[in-house]
Amino acid sequence: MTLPPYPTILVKRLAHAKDLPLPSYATAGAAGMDLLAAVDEPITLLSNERILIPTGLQIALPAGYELQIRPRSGLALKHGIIVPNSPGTIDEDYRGEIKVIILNTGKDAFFIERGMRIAQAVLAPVVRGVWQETDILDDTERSGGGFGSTGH
Ligand SMILES: O=c1ccn([C@H]2C[C@H](O)[C@@H](COP(=O)(O)OP(=O)(O)OP(=O)(O)O)O2)c(=O)[nH]1
Ligand SMILES: [Mg+2]
Repeated sequence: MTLPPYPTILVKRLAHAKDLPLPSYATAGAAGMDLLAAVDEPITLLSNERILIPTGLQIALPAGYELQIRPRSGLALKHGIIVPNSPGTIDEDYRGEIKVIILNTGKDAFFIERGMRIAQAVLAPVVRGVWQETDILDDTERSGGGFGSTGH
């Protein structure tokens, strides 16, 4: 089977992640690569606490792409672990360490261990726009209606 020409992401593993594998797709058709926690010691995340988890990775994305940081549904369902800024945006021009904000919305404390798959990253094309200013916009069926204007 020939693989499609996947876009290449340059990646640099920082010292605290040298022994960790790179994020990978769990199945052949997975949309997201699982991101690993590059924490030195286990962390206890109390209920309602949020924390910034290092991944130990710096990247350079291909032109015209972003990397979206999203929660893992299993952690959300079983433990209430969410990514509050989801989808987190890794800009094409960001060269710092990728970090993941996680929030424990569950009742119980959550334990984060080194190498744990804490979130997932989805590579996505970016469409940028330019403004064209005007005083007149066309009318539409929706017009100014929103926020539930079409009913339940
Ligand atoms: O979950 C995230 C979200 C962002 N970033 C990094 C990469 C991104 O390119 C940069 C800025 O993110 P964003 O634009 O969402 O944050 P901001 O609050 O607007 O900060 P800035 O003023 O630096 O743009 O921070 C992460 O490492 N993880
Ligand atoms: Mg920003």
